[in-house]
Amino acid sequence: MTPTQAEVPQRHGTPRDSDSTPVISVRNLWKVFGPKAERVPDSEELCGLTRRELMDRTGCTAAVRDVHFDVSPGEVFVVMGLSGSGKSTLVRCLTRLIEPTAGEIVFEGEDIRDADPARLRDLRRRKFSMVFQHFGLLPHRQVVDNVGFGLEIRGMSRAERTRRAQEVVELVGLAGYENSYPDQLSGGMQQRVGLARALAGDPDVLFFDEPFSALDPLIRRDMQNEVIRLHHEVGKTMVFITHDLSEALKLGDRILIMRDGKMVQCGTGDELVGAPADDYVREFVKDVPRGDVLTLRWIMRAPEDGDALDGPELGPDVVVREATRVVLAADTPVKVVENGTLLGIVGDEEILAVVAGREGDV
Ligand SMILES: Nc1ncnc2c1ncn2[C@@H]1O[C@H](COP(=O)(O)OP(=O)(O)OP(=O)(O)O)[C@@H](O)[C@H]1O
Repeated sequence: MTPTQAEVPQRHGTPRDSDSTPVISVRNLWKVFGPKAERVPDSEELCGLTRRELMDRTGCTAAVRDVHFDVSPGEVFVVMGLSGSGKSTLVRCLTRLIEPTAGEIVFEGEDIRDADPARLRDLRRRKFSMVFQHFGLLPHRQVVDNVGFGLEIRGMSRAERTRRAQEVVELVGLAGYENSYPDQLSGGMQQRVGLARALAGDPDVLFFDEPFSALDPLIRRDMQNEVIRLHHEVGKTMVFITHDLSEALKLGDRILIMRDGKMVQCGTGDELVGAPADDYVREFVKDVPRGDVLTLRWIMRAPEDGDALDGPELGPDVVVREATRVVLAADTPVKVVENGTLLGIVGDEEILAVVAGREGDV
């Protein structure tokens, strides 16, 4: 039996709707550290200097340079780059943990650069949550009280916050550990507490700053899966910093790649792998197993005279690896169809070219 479209998993699902109003909208964002930093974004000459030249001329470091992007509701937006590329500074600017030098950050329609200290406190308590690499747990508090800490600051009653803390403790798989102290837990479990604490206040956006870098690889993989599961369950908008491409590809609906404070490319994993913007991105993605990331959209071809068009149908966003069995089992090429329109076809040759890493030759 030939599988239908519904039987083949699509590229990992996202509640993101590209037509919806962004949750976060960033325009011309700059963060310059150093003396008289604000003159840098305004000066065409200074903007044109390399990082080294700018430092030599002005004593300033432009950690974030003219960055712009939108994050859609329910999207997992990953910021990726090598050490020093400006990821942490960028994400800290979004909540004004670091004051931006110039630009616009609109959160749910409000330019948060205009927020006064009281409004900022309110936003940080109710709308944003952060998960850091160093869990920042309070050592003398049990899990349930660590998780409920933010709710306590908000003035929630003990009974109510304990109930809510219990709920999220279960959500992150820590039931039974409510009364443990942080030092009784492994690193992975402590980070689960960090996750539960971030979720407890039901924020609109969760910010993750390299949360799993300190964990060993197996625990790290578990925690990545945990984030995917939680995202499916709670559907929160997430902004996630990492320097690890495989983590970015696994978690991100879209990935922003930064270099020296500038954005180099922003796109889905298959866009980065299928059409890297420059050699920097190409170098990042060169070892990615292409069949795991590229979708049929990237490898389909136009039908030619003589091609049979009675094969099975798949959507353009089906990942090559997931389509392989269907394509190789079919006697005629698979039709790539979207909303009833035939976009192209994919046969054994296109699939095998990806597997062999030479799809450009087809
Ligand atoms: N408070 C500061 N004062 C001066 N320069 C800073 C400050 N904070 C960051 N920088 C500089 O800004 C640049 C970007 O730093 P940032 O920490 O944002 O990068 P990153 O990509 O997050 O790196 P990492 O992965 O190592 O954390 C670096 O050159 C860093 O030295």
